[in-house]
Amino acid sequence: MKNIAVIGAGTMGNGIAHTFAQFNYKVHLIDVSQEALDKGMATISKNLDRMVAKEKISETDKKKTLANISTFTAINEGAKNVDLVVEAATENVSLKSKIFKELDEVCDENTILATNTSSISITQIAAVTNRPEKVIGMHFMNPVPIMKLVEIIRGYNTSDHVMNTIVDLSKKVHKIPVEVNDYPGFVANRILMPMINESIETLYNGVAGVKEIDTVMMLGMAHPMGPLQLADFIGLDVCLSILNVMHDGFKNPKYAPCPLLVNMVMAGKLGIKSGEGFYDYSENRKAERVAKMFS
Ligand SMILES: NC(=O)c1ccc[n+]([C@@H]2O[C@H](COP(=O)([O-])OP(=O)(O)OC[C@H]3O[C@@H](n4cnc5c(N)ncnc54)[C@H](O)[C@@H]3O)[C@@H](O)[C@H]2O)c1
Repeated sequence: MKNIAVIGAGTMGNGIAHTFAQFNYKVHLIDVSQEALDKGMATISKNLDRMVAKEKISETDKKKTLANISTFTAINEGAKNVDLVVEAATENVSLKSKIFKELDEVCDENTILATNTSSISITQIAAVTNRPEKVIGMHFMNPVPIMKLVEIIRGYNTSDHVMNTIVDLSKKVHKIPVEVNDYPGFVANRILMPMINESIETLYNGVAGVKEIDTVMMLGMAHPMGPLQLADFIGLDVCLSILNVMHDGFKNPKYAPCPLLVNMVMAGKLGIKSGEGFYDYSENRKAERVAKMFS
C-alpha cells in the first residue's frame, strides 16, 4: 500500500491526509471546493508547525509531509491509481452513495474503499458498489493526528483480507485499531452521542448552565473535556446527523435529538467551525480556546 486518496478536506479529511502523509504515504486530497482544499492544506501546515514547536517532528519531516500531499477537485482524477480511498465527505447518506458509485467506476478493481462515516451503515454504502467485500469503515477520531483510536467497522460483506489489511495499515500509522460490527453509531457514537444529547437536554431543561454541566463532567467523571465543549468541537451538525441515523436505525426514542440541538443547527450555530456553539469562538477567543483543548 503506497497511494491513498482522501475525499473531503474538512475537519477529518485534512487530519487523515496529514497522518498518512506523515508516515510517507502519497496522498491525493480531494474536495469539491478549492477553498476547502486551501483551508485544509493551511490547517495541515499549522498543525505540523505545532508538532515542530513541540519537537515531535523536525522541519524536514514537515516539508516531506507536505510534499507527500497533492490536491484535486475531481474524484475521477484524484482517485485513479490508488490502493485505498478514505472518504471523509459530509455526513449524508445520499452524498456518500453517489461518491461510492463514482469510486467504484473510477478505481482499480483491487482498490479498497473505506469510509470515515460516524454512523451511516457500511453495508448500505457497500451495496451501491460492485465490490462490497472491499468496502470497510475506518472511523478516525478528531483531531486525527493526535487521537490514537481507529474504529474499524466490518460491513456485512467485508472480507477478512480487507479487514486485516486495514488493521495493519492503522498500526503502521501508529494508531490503535478496534474491530467492531456494523450497527448504527458503531461503538464510539452509540455511547458518546446519548451522553452529549443528555447534556444538551439538561441545559434545555434549565437544570444547569453550559459551564456548570461541563465542569461536573470534567471534575466529577475525570473527562478531559466537557460534553458540550466536545459537541462544539465535533460540530453540532455532525452530532445531529449521527443522532438522526441512530434514531432512524433503532426506532428507539432514546436517540431522539434534543430540540435545542435541532434549533442551534438550524440557526447556523455549529460550534468551533461556525465561530459559535455552546461557547463563543469569535476570532480573538478561538485560538486561545482551541490551544487549551490540546494543551
Ligand atoms: N467532526 C468529527 O469530529 C468527526 C469525527 C469522526 C468522523 N467524522 C465523519 O467524517 C466525515 C467528515 O466530517 P467532517 O467533520 O470532516 O465534515 P466537514 O464538514 O468539516 O468536511 C466535509 C468536507 O467534505 C467536502 N465534500 C462535500 N461533498 C463532497 C464531494 N462530493 N466530494 C468531495 N468532497 C466533498 C466538503 O466541501 C467539506 O470540505 C463525516 O462522515 C463525519 O461523520 C467526523
